[in-house]
Amino acid sequence: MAGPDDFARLFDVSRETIDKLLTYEALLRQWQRTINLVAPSTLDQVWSRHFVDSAQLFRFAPENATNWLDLGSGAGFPGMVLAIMLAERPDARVTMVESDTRKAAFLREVGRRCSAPVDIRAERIEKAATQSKLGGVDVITARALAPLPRLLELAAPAFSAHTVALFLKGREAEAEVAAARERWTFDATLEPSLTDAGGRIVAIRALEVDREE
Ligand SMILES: C[S@@+](CC[C@H](N)C(=O)[O-])C[C@H]1O[C@@H](n2cnc3c(N)ncnc32)[C@H](O)[C@@H]1O
Repeated sequence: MAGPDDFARLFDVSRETIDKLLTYEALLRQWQRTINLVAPSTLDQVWSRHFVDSAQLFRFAPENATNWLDLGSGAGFPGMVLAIMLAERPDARVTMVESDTRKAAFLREVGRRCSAPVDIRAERIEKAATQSKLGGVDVITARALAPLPRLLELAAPAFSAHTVALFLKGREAEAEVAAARERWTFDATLEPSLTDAGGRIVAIRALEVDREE
């Protein structure tokens, strides 16, 4: 089971980053008593199931990516972990869209206590997208939000020619990619997950809509 030392070794992060993640873990445990932030069964594996799982996306993002967008952030996975890792980079920012106002309040508190470069939007992704507030980001991330065809629908307004979307997916990743190709054209790569034997990280680039539904 991974812990802070394994995390530091795997991702080569500073002591300060580990301290922030420890603060995040403590807040998660504290708020979980009143809000259902994560599945209770995952609470004794926060570092592997949530922190390492989120942080592994970092390897697939362009080095100079500054403008990040995390959709359906929940308790902050993967967006908040990535923001804490990005905190030492000048100009980096993670916009997190989460419609549940109590979860959004939790994210604001973690952002404040961990000095994470985050903008928390407590609204529906569809609304943020129609108001064109999400355009032109470098990296889009999401975990456990929707099957890939729906995920692409939600992410499409934020895509530009250089955007890469990094989605944490389970065993059905290949089938989801095939289903998404019925409507969308894109480049996709599938990488093995560090934390889930059957899981895949799906990276999507050059997204174009093929057919309206
Ligand atoms: C299953 S949870 C996953 C949370 C987190 N990404 C994780 O993996 O731990 C999905 C989250 O997306 C949020 N959500 C679902 N649909 C949304 C929408 N259309 N706009 C904004 N948030 C949404 C829900 O409130 C919920 O917190």
